[in-house]
Amino acid sequence: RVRSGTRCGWRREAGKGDVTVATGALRGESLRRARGLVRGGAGSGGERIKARRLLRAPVCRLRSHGARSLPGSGAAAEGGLGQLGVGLANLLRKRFGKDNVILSDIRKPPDHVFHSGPFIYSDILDYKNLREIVVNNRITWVFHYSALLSAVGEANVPLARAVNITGLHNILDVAAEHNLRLFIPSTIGAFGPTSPRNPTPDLCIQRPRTIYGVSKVHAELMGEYYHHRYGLDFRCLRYPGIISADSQPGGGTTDYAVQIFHDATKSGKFECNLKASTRLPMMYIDDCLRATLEVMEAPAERLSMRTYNVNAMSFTPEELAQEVLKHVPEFQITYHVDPVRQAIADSWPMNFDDSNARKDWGWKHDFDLPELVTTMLNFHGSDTRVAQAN
Ligand SMILES: NC(=O)c1ccc[n+]([C@@H]2O[C@H](COP(=O)([O-])OP(=O)(O)OC[C@H]3O[C@@H](n4cnc5c(N)ncnc54)[C@H](O)[C@@H]3O)[C@@H](O)[C@H]2O)c1
Ligand SMILES: C[C@@H](O)[C@H](N)C(=O)O
Repeated sequence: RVRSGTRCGWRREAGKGDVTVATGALRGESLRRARGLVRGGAGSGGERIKARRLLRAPVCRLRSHGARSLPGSGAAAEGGLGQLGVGLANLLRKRFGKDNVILSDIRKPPDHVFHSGPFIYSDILDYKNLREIVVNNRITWVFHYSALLSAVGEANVPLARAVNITGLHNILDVAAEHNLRLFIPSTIGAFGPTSPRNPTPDLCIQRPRTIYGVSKVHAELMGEYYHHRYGLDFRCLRYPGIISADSQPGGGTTDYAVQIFHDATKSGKFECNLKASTRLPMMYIDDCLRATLEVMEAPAERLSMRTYNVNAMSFTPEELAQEVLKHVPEFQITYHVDPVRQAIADSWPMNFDDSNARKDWGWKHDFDLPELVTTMLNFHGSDTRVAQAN
């Protein structure tokens, strides 16, 4: 008997011998048998699936040589053109093979991203399209990156609610229906002024005061609920502010810690929109992406929780500026505080307790403040020198 999934809730009801069309969710022999049954058993339906495949561009080829294979088929990073997604896709492609990882977003990709591996348009608010992508490409892992961040979220609450909450519901349902392993990033922003702030443990009061934070607490709780209720393989890390050299932040409270490096190398001056003493947890992007892959690859029995804090360092704008000064002696920082961002930062953790991640699946960061500053200035320094030479 062939049964196709409807929105979540069907999986527990399927009796023995039922076969679903979610072939990407099955493995090994069961996968081969199921595909045979779906195609044979469904008759012309199977032919329609084949025909649809032929009509679509082949966005996902399986198994490239020299790379490890994902169980089943491929991974998808959606919301992938932001600060973190392109770097994540690069890391996953190195590990699993270029064509086994699909990047998607609603924006047009720049040339170098478009030519670096499969890219498709996908709106997180279009549930049917998400399902089609998962089914047609036999997706087994999804990294759900689309979101409006803290500052832009406060500027457009209805859109943040739609993308961060309705979008989340869509991806949770598709993932549960098709038995996917689902990564959703949370954030230091999932805590609020009544949480312990120095340090902030994994389990404590979470009463954030931004739509971003509220949507992330909702994501943590819904993911954990789907894990208990439907067996969804949900994995979540609460990231600190992420600092990257070759990608721009998308409108968050921690963006100053990326912009300072551009400005220090271009003009030797930087105007900071947070107070000099505002302490926040931060992490270099390489550590963030490695943590993401490590928690996704961790055996389930090592995970005593499904949502973990991860941390690397914690600093204030003043401390960061002192470190920059060691490399750029003429550097000057001034302060012009943005009250919206300052209020958000004042409600967030100052230090993050990530001892559970370190104990359970061996999390360890590589970059502390001095290495971060050297790496960022080297990148921007060489960038500026190339621009000047040109
Ligand atoms: N960057 C950080 O410092 C940081 C820290 C903590 C958590 N996170 C989380 O990591 C994830 C990625 O963050 P980022 O910094 O890359 O974000 P970003 O704002 O840079 O990128 C988000 C992407 O989502 C896309 N998007 C928006 N609406 C969409 C829709 N309807 N459908 C599909 N895509 C849509 C945007 O086009 C954009 O490319 C987010 O969930 C964020 O909350 C980021
Ligand atoms: C911290 C994080 O979630 C994001 N960079 C923000 O500031 O909104």
